Amino acid sequence: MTPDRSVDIVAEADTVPLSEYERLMQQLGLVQVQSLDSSIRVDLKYSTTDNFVGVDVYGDLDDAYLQEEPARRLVEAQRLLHERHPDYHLLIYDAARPRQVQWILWDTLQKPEADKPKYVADPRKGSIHNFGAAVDLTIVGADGKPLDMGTGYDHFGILAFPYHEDSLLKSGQLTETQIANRHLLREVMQAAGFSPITSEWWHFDAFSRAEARRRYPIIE
Ligand SMILES: C[C@@H](N)C(=O)N[C@H](C)C(=O)O
Ligand SMILES: [Zn+2]
Repeated sequence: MTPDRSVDIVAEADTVPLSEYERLMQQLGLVQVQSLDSSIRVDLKYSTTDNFVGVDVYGDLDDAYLQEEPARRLVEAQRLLHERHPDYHLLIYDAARPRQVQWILWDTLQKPEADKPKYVADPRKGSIHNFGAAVDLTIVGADGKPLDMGTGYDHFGILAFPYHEDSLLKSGQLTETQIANRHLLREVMQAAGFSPITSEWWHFDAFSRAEARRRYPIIE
């Protein structure tokens, strides 16, 4: 009798161990975003060495987790994006983030102490990422590449500030296309219930920090 290989494949898939962070997130009730919408792409930059720390700080965590309400809002943002551009996809760079990773980001960031919270939330207060209610993301176009947003992810400087886009356009430091791409991202995210921040084009909050803390446990 020919052995049924599909049974082996299922058994192997079932035995892939969850990472410690993943187990923690599932215990706290967070959901894997791609289980709600597999058209949303994920490339967790902190699970690679291609990040400002230069180290993979997530280990085996490769999936994006969020609390359920923020995850559902993200699915809505992807739906709105798809309505306007059927070939475009949201691409998540980071989602729920344990506070111990927040400390690594905070300690690595080379900025004066007073400026640090513009770029990395103070781990003593907790980032909204630490409650599973913030997401860092961009858009990939029909060619499968991220749209040009004028800077890369975690560019910690004025060029990444949504707040300064008008003057950056006037001075020629950002192009009309780059601004239009950022507007598209903000429009679909805001229409789905997220709020942008003034210093990072890629970061969006589903709730204020106070509301996130009221609703959810911090992921240590
Ligand atoms: C570090 C960066 N990707 C980010 O998410 N910054 C915000 C402000 C945060 O840490 O909450
Ligand atoms: Zn962020």
